[in-house]
Amino acid sequence: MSDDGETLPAGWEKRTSRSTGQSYYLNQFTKESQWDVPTEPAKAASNNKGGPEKVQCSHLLVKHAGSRRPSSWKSEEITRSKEEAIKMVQEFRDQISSGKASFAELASTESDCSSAKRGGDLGLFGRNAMQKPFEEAAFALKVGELSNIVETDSGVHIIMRTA
Ligand SMILES: O=C(CCc1ccccc1)N[C@H](Cc1nc2ccccc2[nH]1)C(=O)O
Repeated sequence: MSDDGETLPAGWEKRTSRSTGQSYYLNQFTKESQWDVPTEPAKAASNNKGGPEKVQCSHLLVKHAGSRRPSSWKSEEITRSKEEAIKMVQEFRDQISSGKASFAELASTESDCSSAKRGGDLGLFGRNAMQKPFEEAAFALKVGELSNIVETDSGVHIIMRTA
């Protein structure tokens, strides 16, 4: 049981981000943190079967009316359809692939995530930190590679692995 009555699975600790005030959750074994409320007991150090422990990625997110939080720094109420969001992200992806615009430039003006302020940079993260579809896509990328369109509960993303 943590201070505010929320019962967490064994091995997790609830923390508050000093920079954003957002709650996050710390695995007491691996010291890895994640935004999402854990639903399973914390795993001990993962026996890494190949692939990186952590990756650094930037992303461009376009939210839609069905997004988990249909609001962002760009728009107080986001009402576009998922189909419209997919069309927009595909156009942004084409502009980046053709060299017409840089990832950071487009993410900074077009992304519905607060990471837009950092050109879409999410920093370094390990497994179990992000929603699964995002994690799987991010860990499958080579450094410098641009993902296809990825859908999560937050909306529609493209991801660039930077480290
Ligand atoms: O959760 C956040 C903050 C993410 C972040 C991490 C590290 C540095 C800066 C931002 N923003 C959400 C939108 C969102 N949903 C996501 C799902 C996966 C990855 C990044 C995401 N961003 C929102 O704004 O609704």
